[in-house]
Amino acid sequence: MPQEEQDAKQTFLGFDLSTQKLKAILLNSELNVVATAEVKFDSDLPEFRTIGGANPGPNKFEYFVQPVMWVKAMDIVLDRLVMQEADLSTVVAISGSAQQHGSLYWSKHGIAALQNLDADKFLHSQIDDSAFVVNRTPIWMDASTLKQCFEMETAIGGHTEMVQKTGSKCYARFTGPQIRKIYQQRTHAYEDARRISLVSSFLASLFLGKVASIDYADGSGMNLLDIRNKTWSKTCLNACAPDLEDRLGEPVSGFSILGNVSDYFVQRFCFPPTCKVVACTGDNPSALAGMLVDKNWLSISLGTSDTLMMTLDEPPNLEEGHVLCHPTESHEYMGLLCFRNGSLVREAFNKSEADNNWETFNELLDSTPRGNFGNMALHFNEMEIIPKAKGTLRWNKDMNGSSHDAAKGVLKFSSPQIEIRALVEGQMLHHRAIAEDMGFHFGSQTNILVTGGASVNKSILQVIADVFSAPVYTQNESEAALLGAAYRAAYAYHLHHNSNTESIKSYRDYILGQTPNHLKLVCEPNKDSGSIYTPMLQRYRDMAHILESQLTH
Ligand SMILES: Nc1ncnc2c1ncn2[C@@H]1O[C@H](COP(=O)(O)OP(=O)(O)O)[C@@H](O)[C@H]1O
Ligand SMILES: O=C(CO)[C@@H](O)[C@H](O)COP(=O)(O)O
Repeated sequence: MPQEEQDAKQTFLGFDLSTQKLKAILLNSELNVVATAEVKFDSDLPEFRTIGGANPGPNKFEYFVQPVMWVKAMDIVLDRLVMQEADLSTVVAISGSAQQHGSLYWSKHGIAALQNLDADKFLHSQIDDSAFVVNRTPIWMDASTLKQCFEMETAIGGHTEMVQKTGSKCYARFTGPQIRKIYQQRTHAYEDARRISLVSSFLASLFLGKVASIDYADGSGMNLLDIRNKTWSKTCLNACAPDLEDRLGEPVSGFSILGNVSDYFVQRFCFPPTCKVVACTGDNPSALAGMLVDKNWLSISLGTSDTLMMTLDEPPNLEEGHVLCHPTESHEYMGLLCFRNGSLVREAFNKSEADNNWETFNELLDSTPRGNFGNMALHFNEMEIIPKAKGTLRWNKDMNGSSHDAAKGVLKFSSPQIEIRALVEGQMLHHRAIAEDMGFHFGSQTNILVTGGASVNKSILQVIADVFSAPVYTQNESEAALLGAAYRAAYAYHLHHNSNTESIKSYRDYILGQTPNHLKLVCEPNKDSGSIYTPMLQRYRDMAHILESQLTH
């Protein structure tokens, strides 16, 4: 077959192993969607009893997932692709995206099982509980490692040093403090762990048939990687746990081709033996890669967590928030703010105020004026990340920071529509205030691109446009992290197959060359939005300060 015909048949496979689901997308050589399939953990794998994809742990602030659930989800999602008659024999490159910070601890048996998979059996019958020495994998929702955060920062000279080295002070969900907790509380398990993966490198390992390397961008979420040198910081490793570097392996670029897909996938799913496995990365870096926007854009992902992302020329030393190695531009960085109380809180209000119907939710939201007659609310149902605060506070129009009843607030607003607008405006004011406090500037040039499950909701997007006073766009595919995985597979393949450097384009030029009209303007700010929401920012700050001060450890 002529080369051009062969190239035209090439496809690229991307995965997104996020908090609530595993999703797959198959793109053709023009980067158009050929097939998608997904597995929702709560409903498709009820035997693991997850809520929103996670299990609450036995101790305060603990959250985990049983890694076998993710393995089983991979069996199902691949079968669902095959059931759609997706031709996996055309796949020339695979990559993935995954929830950040979670850590998996491979046993000697698990590594051997990876290397000797039997194509007649399901993955989950071979990569089972015995493959991991820790069967309750801590995930990003876990906030139980404040002690380990303090110990690591102290050991390397304080949190300023940690920020300068790793792009972030120690956060409870970050992988370094989580590994330290396993080392301290389950020392034998740590000693038996031959390798440690992030969720993203675990995803790559399944296809590679051996433990895959961690990429620079997701590795930036560990408090272990020196983000300027793109190597593990020896002082941070030593502050975390002994003999850690061998367990992590060398970090790699996000476009690294880790090897060919293992024989298991050739035999069981007809992947070509030359199908390349490209380094996987965190869902937020992958989302940034999937959104293809430049420095004038603020990217927002409305998933289980709400995250704000932007491209940065230099790594600022952020007091709060995170700087990661950029997923596609080797000399740039990525700013990231993560808000824990995102979609699950909106879901809870959809159930309690709108009969679990998003159309009803939107009618109620749209029926109240911007500013909500002065009613505001913060709902930190779970421990929020920035600020570190938990609880609910509702203020009516007469309340402010100096009111005698400021800390108590009101118990409930008078109607579902007031409740829903107070929730959404409060969330977006929180996002804007923290972003501005972290030095993220929004000017007349700022555009906002929103992705994630809730990005299909135009009423919520309108609140974002008004609170940020900026036009809001979306993409045709609402899941940029998933797209970013397939795009990165395609570009890594382009790099690999174009040794002639003259023909190599930049990542954005290569992808945009094939997907030119990927942005859609959804809503613009109302003219009075600045005059309404800028004064509300101070009321938000006063409310957040009250919840923060009420926190009892
Ligand atoms: N129409 C909608 N309006 C608001 N939120 C929505 C809507 N549809 C789905 N969602 C939210 O999207 C969330 C899932 O987003 P997703 O990005 O898939 O999560 P994750 O990537 O964290 O697994 C769900 O928790 C759900 O509440
Ligand atoms: O902790 C973070 C980022 O630092 C979260 O964003 C996780 O990466 C989970 O992502 P979603 O499942 O919410 O997309």
